[in-house]
Amino acid sequence: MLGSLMLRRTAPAPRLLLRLLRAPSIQNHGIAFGRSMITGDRAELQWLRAAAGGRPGTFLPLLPGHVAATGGRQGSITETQCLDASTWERLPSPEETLLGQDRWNGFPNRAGLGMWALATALVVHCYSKNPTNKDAALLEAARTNNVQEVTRLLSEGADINARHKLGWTALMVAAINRNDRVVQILLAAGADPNLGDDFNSVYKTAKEQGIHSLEDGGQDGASWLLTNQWTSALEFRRWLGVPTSVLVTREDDFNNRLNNRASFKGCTALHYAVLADDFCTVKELLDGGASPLQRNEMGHTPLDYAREGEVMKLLRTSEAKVGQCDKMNIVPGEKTGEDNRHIWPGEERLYMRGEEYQEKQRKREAEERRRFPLEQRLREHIIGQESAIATVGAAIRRKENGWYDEEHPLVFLFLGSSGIGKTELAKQTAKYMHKDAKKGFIRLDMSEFQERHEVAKFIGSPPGYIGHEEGGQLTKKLKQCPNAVVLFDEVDKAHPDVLTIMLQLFDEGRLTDGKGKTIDCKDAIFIMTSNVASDEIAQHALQLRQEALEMSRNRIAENLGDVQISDKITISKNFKENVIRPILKAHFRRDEFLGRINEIVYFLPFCHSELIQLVNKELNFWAKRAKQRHNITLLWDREVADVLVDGYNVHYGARSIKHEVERRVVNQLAAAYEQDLLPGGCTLRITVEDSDKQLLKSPELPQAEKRAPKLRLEIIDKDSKTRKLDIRAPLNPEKVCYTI
Ligand SMILES: Nc1ncnc2c1ncn2[C@@H]1O[C@H](COP(=O)(O)OP(=O)(O)OP(=O)(O)O)[C@@H](O)[C@H]1O
Repeated sequence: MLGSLMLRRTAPAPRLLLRLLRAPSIQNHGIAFGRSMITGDRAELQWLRAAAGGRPGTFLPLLPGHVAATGGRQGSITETQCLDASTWERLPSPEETLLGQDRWNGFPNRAGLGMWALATALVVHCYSKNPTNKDAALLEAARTNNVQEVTRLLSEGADINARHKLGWTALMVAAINRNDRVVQILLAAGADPNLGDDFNSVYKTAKEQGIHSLEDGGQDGASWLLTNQWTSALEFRRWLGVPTSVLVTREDDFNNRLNNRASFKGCTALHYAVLADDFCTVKELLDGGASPLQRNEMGHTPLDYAREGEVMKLLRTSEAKVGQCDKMNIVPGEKTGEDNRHIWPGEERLYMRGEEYQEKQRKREAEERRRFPLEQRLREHIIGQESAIATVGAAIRRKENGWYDEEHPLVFLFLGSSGIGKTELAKQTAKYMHKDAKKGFIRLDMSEFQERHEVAKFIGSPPGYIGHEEGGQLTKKLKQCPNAVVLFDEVDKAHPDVLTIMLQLFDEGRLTDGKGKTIDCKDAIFIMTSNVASDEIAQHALQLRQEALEMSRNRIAENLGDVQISDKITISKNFKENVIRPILKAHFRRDEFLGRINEIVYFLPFCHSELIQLVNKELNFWAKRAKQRHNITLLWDREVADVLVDGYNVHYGARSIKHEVERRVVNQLAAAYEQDLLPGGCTLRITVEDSDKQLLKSPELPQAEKRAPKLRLEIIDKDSKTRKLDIRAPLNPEKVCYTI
């Protein structure tokens, strides 16, 4: 069984070197090459790391007559790349490697030092991985056994159960790479040990995701480097490890000793720890609540993959205990009697009474919620909308702590204009509630259910009708996760018959599908969004803001002491009852439908300070892109944000800011790039045209008379001097826009 998932230990010699060159430490940190990598001598590895000091391209004498080059960050040479000593003997010495001498058949013996250096540089360049967010960084730190980084990222709120785009979690990657300390930290911080991998086989995953499996796209720029050591450009690119295929990504980001053809779907961290034959990690996982009975999609438990030895013994005992618990109808963890003698240190959990274990689990979760309250997490992603965040946060807290009506699901109606954060808030709530965010968030566009016959699409057709076998869009997904967060987008567009079904769902907390099967979903959270009454809400909010502003100004004029101008406003109960409710009633035509909504949540147009934050968020996004894609550092003056907020359109919300930044900044960047005005590694500054700065200082000018100040790009030279970029028309979009 094991053999079907793992590769043989001794790969053919050329392949071994390719593996070595594509080993994760190389991909992330440049080249680390020496006998210590081969023998796995930890002391030597540490010496190599320390001596390299994280400086790219440093050449170090490792052992007499050997050379190591290392680069990038420190601390990532893992045991997974360790090869046995006999293989080392067959490898060329690093000198031979560097000089391209013909000692080892399969190495680029005709390629000389220049070639090697070029390839090395390319590897380093291609693979200086720069995770784009905290979750990606966590996966990477878990893989490279970077304990400090894992701890830091968790404290900064990285999602502990976030998945790699191909399906695995940080716990799985730590387990397969035998990083037991990282496994311990992740479990203590609340990682779910029983999540299954979404990664299938290389080929099936490639098909599912619509990307290459093995092939990297054939002949291209690499072909000029071909010698007859590489039979094709593809081989050369794979040698370089260019991450374009599922195979390469799986090997680089997860582990390179697994069989590409086997399916891993449903494998848990425990399956992987067993595949790695790592007793410590297996034990950590069992202690941390991993189920030894959980099967992957092929129906195998971790024990099915165990080699003879300690790991197998441990799994057998755990399986037996859990099995015994099952027979006695008690939850795993219940102490079964006299066999305390056999407790491993730290394994008390297995012997705890069921309720006691659940109580501990509850306390752990409550502690986690106290440390990172929902509101705090939401604010990391959503700008403004304080009152909406507070309303949703309070309702979820009631539910989580048992202060709610258990017979009915929670139902929200989110009201407000477009692009203002309604969908984003629903998504983030689902992410908070569910470790598996994919299944835990169901989104249905209700404009697809405008006709009576479309009810069938919603819950499935009855027997004898077309589509009966397919089931309904809602019921199919709810069956998979009955306590999901369900978003009904633009609910006002749904046909009244669909609303009737929704009412039944909210009222009874269950739904019967076309096949007559009932799904109990009292624990689900339903969120409806609508733009109905959005103009009234926006007008009212703008008016309240204006009043608040005038009041503050008057108080300043009257010298009434320490007056703070606040953007915070609250929609009055009076407005909700007398303006909004009648509009909703006229639209939905049923009191009972509105009566089943627990909270109507109001999303307000952005105020000036929120718009500045939105602009900065957008510019930060592009600055990150510029750095990643083109190694360009992007800076901007404070006034730039003031100029860009003018692009805000209350009807399009945050989307209008996104478009304004694209139109006025990104277009210029792209044009300058196309005209070869941006040297690699340069620092660019966005600034307001000097002659237009005056316009910013005259806010009293009526909008119609106001001309939008121009934005321009400058390069900051090494001696801190700035040089204005002259982007030629018609490609300078600023010129195009404002001369017409
Ligand atoms: N308050 C906000 N803070 C940060 N980003 C936001 C905010 N509101 C909207 N955005 C961004 O704008 C885009 C659209 O937002 P979202 O989908 O939440 O809009 P919506 O209110 O649901 O509008 P619609 O009714 O048109 O779907 C998203 O990329 C989102 O991240």
